[in-house]
Amino acid sequence: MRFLNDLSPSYDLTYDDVFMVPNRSAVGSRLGVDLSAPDGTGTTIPLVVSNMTAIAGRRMAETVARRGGLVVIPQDIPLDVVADVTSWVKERDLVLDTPITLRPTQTVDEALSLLPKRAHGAGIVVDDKRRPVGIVTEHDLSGVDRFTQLSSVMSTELLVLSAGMDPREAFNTLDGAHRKLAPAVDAEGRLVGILTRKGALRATLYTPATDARGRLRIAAAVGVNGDVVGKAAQLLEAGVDTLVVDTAHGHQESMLSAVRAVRGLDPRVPVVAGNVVAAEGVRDLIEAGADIVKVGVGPGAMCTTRMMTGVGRPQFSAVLECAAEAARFGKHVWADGGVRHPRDVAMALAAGASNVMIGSWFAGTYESPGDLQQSADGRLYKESFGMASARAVRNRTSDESAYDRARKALFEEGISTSRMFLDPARPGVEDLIDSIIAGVRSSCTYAGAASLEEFARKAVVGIQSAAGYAEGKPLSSSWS
Ligand SMILES: NC(=O)C1=CN([C@@H]2O[C@H](COP(=O)(O)OP(=O)(O)OC[C@H]3O[C@@H](n4cnc5c(N)ncnc54)[C@H](OP(=O)(O)O)[C@@H]3O)[C@@H](O)[C@H]2O)C=CC1
Ligand SMILES: Nc1nc2c(ncn2[C@@H]2O[C@H](COP(=O)(O)O)[C@@H](O)[C@H]2O)c(=O)[nH]1
Ligand SMILES: [K+]
Repeated sequence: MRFLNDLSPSYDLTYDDVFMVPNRSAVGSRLGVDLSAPDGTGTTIPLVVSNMTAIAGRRMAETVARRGGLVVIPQDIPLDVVADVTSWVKERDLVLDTPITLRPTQTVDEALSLLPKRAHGAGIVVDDKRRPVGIVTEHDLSGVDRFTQLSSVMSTELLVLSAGMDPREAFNTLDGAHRKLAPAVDAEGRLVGILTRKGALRATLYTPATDARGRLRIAAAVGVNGDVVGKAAQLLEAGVDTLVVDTAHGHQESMLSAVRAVRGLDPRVPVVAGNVVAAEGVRDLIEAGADIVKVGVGPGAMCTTRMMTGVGRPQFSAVLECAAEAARFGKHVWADGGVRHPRDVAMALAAGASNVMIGSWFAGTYESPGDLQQSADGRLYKESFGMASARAVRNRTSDESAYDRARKALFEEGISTSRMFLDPARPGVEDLIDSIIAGVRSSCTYAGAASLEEFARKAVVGIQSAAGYAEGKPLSSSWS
C-alpha cells in the first residue's frame, strides 16, 4: 500500500479517515479475484468471526465456514462443549445447510420457536426413518392454534433434491419449480440437509474453508489465566484448526509466556495471539511463537476501553504498522474490531491484514446464539455484549469466590447489553457476507489486484475530511 501523492499522515487514522483511488487494472472480472488468506488458516474469504459469546456458536461456525470464513469459539465456553461443537461442525455438509427437523406430532408452538434459528425459515417434518413427509414455514403456521400438530398444517407437496446434486443443477431445479428451498435426501430417501436457491447459488461462488480431510474448519480461543497449556492441549485434541490466545492487553508478560507455552506443544495449527496495536507488541508475540497477531485495542462496537482508559489506537494505522512489522518475519496480522461497512474490511486488507475479524455486526443475524427478540416498533433484534463487560465477567468468574468476583467486576471495559437489529434485507450472516465480499471483490479490481497479497501491495490510499467521507454515503431522499 502507498499513500496517495506519497503524503504520509502526521497523525493516526481509522477506517473512516481513508479512501482508495483506482489503479489501471488488468483484472477482467470481480469473480476472478482470489480472496484466500496467505496466513495458513485456510480461509477462502478474509473474514473471521470474533470469539464473543453473543456471536460465535455452532450455527455461526457452520454457516461461515461453509462460505470460506472462520469462527472462533470463545474462551468462556466449557472445553467439553467446544469439543462437541468442533466435532459437530466437522460433520456438516459442505453444500447443504443443517435442517430444522420436526416430527408430525410436534406442535406449531415448537416449530415456531425453532424456525428463527436458521435463515432458511423452514422446518422439515420427517417420519421415524428420517424421510421427509412435509415442510412447514412461518407462513404455514401463522394464525394457527399453537397446540395444533404439524401433521395437520404441513405442506406435503414436496420437491426433494438428491444430496450430492450439482449445486447449479439444484438451482435450476428449484428455479424451474418456483421453490425457494427443498430438502435433500440420500439414496435411501433419508433427510441429509436443506438447500435454498440462494444456497445453491452461493455453493457455486464460494469455496468452503476445509481441513486436510475436507471437513469444515473451526477455531477456538484460550485466555491467559489458569492452565493455559492444559486448555490449549485439549482444544488441539478436540481438533480445532486454529488456536487463538486472547486477552485485552496482548503485550504483557503473562501473554508472552502463554504463547511460548502453547508453541511448546508443537501445535500443527496456526497460533494467533493478541491484542496489540504497535510494532513492538507484534515483534514480541512473534518471537514468543505467534504465527498471526491480532490487532485492535478499543475499536470494537461493544468496547469501552478507550473511554475508560484513553488507551488504544485508530485502527487503520494500527493495522498498517503491525502488518508491516509482521511481514518482516514472514508472519501476518488479523484486523480485529471496528468494522461497520464492507469498505472497512477493504481498508483493513489494504493496510495488510490477512483476515478481518467481525463481531457485533454479525450479532444481528439469525445465526448468532441469542434469542430473537422484537422491539416495541416491531423490529427484530438480538442482544449483544462485550467480553469485558460486567455481564461477561460475571459469567466467566462464576466458579470463583465472591471476593474475587467483586474485585474483577471493577474492571469493566465493555457494554453489557446492546440491541443488534436484523437488517430486514440481510437478516442472515450469509446475506452480510455476500455484501461484504461483493464490496471487497470490487475493491480488488479497482486496485488492479487479483489476490489479497496483490491488493495490499497495490492499494493507493488517501486521507479524507469528514465531508469527503459524508459525500460517499448514499442519499435516500432529496437534499433540498
Ligand atoms: N480488543 C480490545 O480492545 C479488547 C478486547 N477485550 C476482550 O475481552 C475478553 C476478556 O479479556 P480480558 O479482560 O483480557 O480478560 P482475561 O480473563 O483474559 O484476563 C486478563 C488478564 O490480564 C491481566 N491484566 C493486566 N492488565 C490488564 C488490562 N489492562 N486489561 C485486562 N487485563 C489485564 C488481568 O489481571 P487483573 O484482572 O488482576 O488486572 C488478567 O489476569 C477477551 O476476549 C478480549 O479480547 C477486552 C478488552 C479490550
Ligand atoms: N474493549 C473491549 N473489546 C471487546 C469487548 N468484547 C469484544 N471486544 C473486541 O471487539 C472485537 C469485535 O469488534 P466489533 O466492532 O466487530 O464488535 C472483538 O474481537 C474483541 O477484540 C469488550 O467487552 N471490551
Ligand atoms: K469502541
